[in-house]
Amino acid sequence: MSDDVKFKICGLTAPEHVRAAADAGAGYVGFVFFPKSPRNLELPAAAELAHLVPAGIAKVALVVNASDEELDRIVSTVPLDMLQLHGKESPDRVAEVRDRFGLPVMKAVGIAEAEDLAAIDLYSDIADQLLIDAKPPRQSELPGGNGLAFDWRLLAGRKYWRRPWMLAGGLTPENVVEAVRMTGAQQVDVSSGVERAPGVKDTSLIHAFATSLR
Ligand SMILES: O=C(O)c1ccccc1NCC(=O)[C@H](O)[C@H](O)COP(=O)(O)O
Repeated sequence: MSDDVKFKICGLTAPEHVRAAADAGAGYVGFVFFPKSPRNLELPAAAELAHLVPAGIAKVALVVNASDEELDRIVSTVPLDMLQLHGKESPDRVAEVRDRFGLPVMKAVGIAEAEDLAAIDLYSDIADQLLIDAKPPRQSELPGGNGLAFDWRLLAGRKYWRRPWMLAGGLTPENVVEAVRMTGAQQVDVSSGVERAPGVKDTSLIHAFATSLR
């Protein structure tokens, strides 16, 4: 496996797992601001975790259909490098957030079948990055972080979007190599696959994920 594949550990909630992500060579770490999530962080805890992240690793705040007021509170409290919009934000809203908050924006797009790929094009000239994730199951309260993969064959031969993109959804230390091989992803994102329980990361799984990518 090429050592060029960058990875993001999303949904960190504890200092030891922030350190583990950094030690393992993560290019990004993600903090979730979504009260229904088992990974949700209050602002003071998020700020403490963010201060532990070494320079050179991008700190990403994940939000879902957040208002300007919510975003104001987050960006004024937590040192950040990127916003991840993981809800139903329109292309216009993505552009607005990007302009207003002065941070690069990664827009998540959920994929279940071939026709969902068209949504990626809507954001390709607007978002700084794209996160291509599994579409959540209808009954899930979480728009992401469900530990479900989509059919990676849908991305075969389709890796030339105009923005850098990251593959997400149900990745694990066991399947990430195959996922990268099938999709050509140069960046991957994982949350559930490096947890021992919902919202509780596991240091050895974080290292195993990184080792698989080497
Ligand atoms: O993680 C959450 O709880 C969450 C809540 C609301 C929106 C998105 C959320 N997570 C997104 C991610 O962690 C990842 O970007 C991606 O969906 C992969 O998650 P997983 O399948 O668990 O690896």
